[in-house]
Amino acid sequence: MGLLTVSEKKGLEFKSDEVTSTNSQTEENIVYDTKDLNLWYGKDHALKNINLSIYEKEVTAIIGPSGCGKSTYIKTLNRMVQLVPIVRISGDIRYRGRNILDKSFQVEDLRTRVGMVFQKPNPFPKSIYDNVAYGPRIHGIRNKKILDEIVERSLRGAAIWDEVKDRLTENAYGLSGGQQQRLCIARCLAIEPDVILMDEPTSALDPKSTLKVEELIQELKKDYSIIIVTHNMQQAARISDKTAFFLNGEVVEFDHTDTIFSNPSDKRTEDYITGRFG
Ligand SMILES: Nc1ncnc2c1ncn2[C@@H]1O[C@H](COP(=O)(O)OP(=O)(O)OP(=O)(O)O)[C@@H](O)[C@H]1O
Repeated sequence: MGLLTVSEKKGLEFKSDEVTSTNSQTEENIVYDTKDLNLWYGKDHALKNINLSIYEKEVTAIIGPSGCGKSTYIKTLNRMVQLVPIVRISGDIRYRGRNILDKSFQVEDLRTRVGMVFQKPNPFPKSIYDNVAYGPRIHGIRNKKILDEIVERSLRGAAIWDEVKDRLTENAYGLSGGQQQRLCIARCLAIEPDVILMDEPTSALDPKSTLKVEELIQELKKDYSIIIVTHNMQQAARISDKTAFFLNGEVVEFDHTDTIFSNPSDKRTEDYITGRFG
């Protein structure tokens, strides 16, 4: 048992062969399907009739002005938003065909399949090694050799291995902000997720670290589905395949990123991307 990898430990709920590796857009490779989603914080109607199909192994950017519901939407995808007591939700969010809003859906299943990276890097006050090994250990992996392999693979996957390989036992707080963010991405990769949610992952980083994380996202989409909230329209244009433009809690337009930025169909999208508001 001690020799199982994280994906084996996750059990039979989601078998990897359910996940196709092609990029063709069929129902089978929709990773998240949101149907008629509405969300209220008390009386504040924050998400209005959201319908979005997100495909695997793509980068999907969520853009829009402050307060339009971007973070709220991304936090519905791992049910984090339900930690807010006044939240009320209606509609469906299907992850790999199963409605995650259904009471019978175990949130733990979701958290092992969907990782999240936040605006501000949030490493644990532990060593670099222990940050990455944390998730696998929770899954019961104790074998040192396997943990070493996972830690190295995850840090390599997050393009930070060469910078930290000789200081794995040092506290993660000693890393720069950009390095901490890539460490947090490595911590996500260690649980072998299917999807990575990113809520403005570069907004606290300098331009050089931002570029590194953007390059990393391009690499990661070969293996993962990535949904990223960004304020930075150039960033959305550079790194995403699809873009959803949110305004006042609604999705105004959702299309291929090239189309959104070169030939949007809605005047409000055009006004936003040309800087007329927001
Ligand atoms: N915990 C909360 N309690 C009450 N209202 C909230 C809460 N979080 C968000 N809201 C409200 O929901 C709406 C959408 O907020 P959200 O943070 O999702 O927008 P956003 O597009 O991510 O904004 P920003 O770009 O500024 O981060 C706003 O009116 C906000 O005030």
